[in-house]
Amino acid sequence: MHFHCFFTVPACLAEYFKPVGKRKGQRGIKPRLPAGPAGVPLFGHLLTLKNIREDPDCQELKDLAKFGEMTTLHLGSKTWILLNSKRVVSEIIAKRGNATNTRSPMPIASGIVSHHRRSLLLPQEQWKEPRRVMHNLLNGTALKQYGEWQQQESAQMLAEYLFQPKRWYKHNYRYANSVVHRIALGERLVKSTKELSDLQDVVTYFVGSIGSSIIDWFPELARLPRFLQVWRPHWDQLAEWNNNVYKSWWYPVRKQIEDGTAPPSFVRDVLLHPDTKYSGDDEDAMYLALQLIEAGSDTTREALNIMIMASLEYPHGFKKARDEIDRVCGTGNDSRYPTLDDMDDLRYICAMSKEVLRWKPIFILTPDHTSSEDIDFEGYHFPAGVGFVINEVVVGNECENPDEFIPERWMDGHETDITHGLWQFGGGRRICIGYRLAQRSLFLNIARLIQCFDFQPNGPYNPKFLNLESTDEPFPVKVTLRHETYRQLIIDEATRAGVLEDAKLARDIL
Ligand code: HEM
Repeated sequence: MHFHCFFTVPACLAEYFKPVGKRKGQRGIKPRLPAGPAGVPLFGHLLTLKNIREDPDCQELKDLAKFGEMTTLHLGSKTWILLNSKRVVSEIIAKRGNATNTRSPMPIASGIVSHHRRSLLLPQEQWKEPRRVMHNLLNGTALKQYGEWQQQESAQMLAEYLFQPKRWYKHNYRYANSVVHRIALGERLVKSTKELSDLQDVVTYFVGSIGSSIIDWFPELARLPRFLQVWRPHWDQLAEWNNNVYKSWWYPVRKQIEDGTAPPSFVRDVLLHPDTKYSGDDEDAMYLALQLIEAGSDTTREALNIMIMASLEYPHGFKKARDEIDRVCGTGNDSRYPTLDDMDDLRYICAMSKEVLRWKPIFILTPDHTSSEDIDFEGYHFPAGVGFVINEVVVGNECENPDEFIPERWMDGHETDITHGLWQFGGGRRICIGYRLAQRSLFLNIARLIQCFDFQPNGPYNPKFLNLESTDEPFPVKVTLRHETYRQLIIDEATRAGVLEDAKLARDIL
């Protein structure tokens, strides 16, 4: 009897947790998947992906691409298909986007930690409504309004660089956070250090929760009776703290809207506006608004840091960019700031923004684009439930001399379209909702920083270690004013934008 159990229990477990890619699809057809490495029983390739974030060369992800344009990984009871070339990304994520836009269940990161309310991780049915509402962030009229705010915040950032050049990385963070804070909630950033660092911690813990719990790889375990879910108290506690931080940001905004004293914002004019007919409740609205701030601040800050690293490493590209700006915006006493209206004329700067994201991708893998129906593609049969994931490092390296920072590679007539040929914002129906805002922030700040400042190393550093997650100085940089004439330009622009005094305050954020 015991001998019998010894074999049947593991066999039953293996059958119960069989990865979705090994099961028959909706039409009863057996799966036919691309090749992949050998995995271990039950856990599959979970260990293969365990340490990928620690390796700055992302060697594991590069090795996985040796299986071809697609690589199959079984991860617990999930199956991922890594997409290793632009061609298959375009075929699967963009062209078949109707069938590949749901997400796999994540009882911890999406369920407990996010109260099933962060749209980023929601399955298709629950995601449609928040996405509909967020769509406004991509439309032309809204972008025009937001563009004015971006230009004002950028004028403050440049003045902060002037007054406190040693704190360059903090200015990047203040800019990124303030812009998206204002767009979402309406006010320029007036939060205390504590409030900001709490929100930063929320992002860190949320991002850290993605994929870190074994339950998210075996989501069936979340069906166990609650008293057997021994992992719950830990995550519940984190979720409650997250929820309280959110409320401390949300309640004052909601009150202002109720009182009729709120300034224009996404929350006032779209999310809670009666015309929008948003069907979510107050808690849904809070997660939607705060998620925007989370998603928009760190990413933009990190991209600006990468651009500074590129300027240390590739002075030639920096010089070329400055020549372009000088040609369009003049030099010295006759110069003016580049504005968003200059995008068409400052194509090298646009190309630089794309190269920043390709050269050192912020996301090495995108969230899974899970199929809601069986998919037949080039002889393969993918059953519904399989997740397609962009192998960003490998896809971004599909070019000559991929380790080099070469903005020229994007000078192809599509410079002003940041998603053309670049998959850092994901793609298909789930594409980053803030990509146009991000593009504009990168354009403005890259152009103005290059116009006004020089960047040199201020000590030894390793270009492979960007320390993106650090809120201290990530690598040593000496920022100097290009020429005294630019001091006046920066002060004049900050004065005109009404932010000179704020810039002098240089409040300590984080
Ligand atoms: C360099 C900057 C940025 C990068 C690289 C980036 C990248 C991404 C990626 C890869 C995704 C997932 C897409 C997918 O699944 O295919 C995403 C989603 C998202 N991003 Fe961004 N992002 C950036 C800036 C921003 C900004 C500025 C905002 C907000 C203003 C924002 C808001 C969001 C939101 C709300 C989602 C979830 C969208 C949904 O649920 O449909 N992002 N982003």
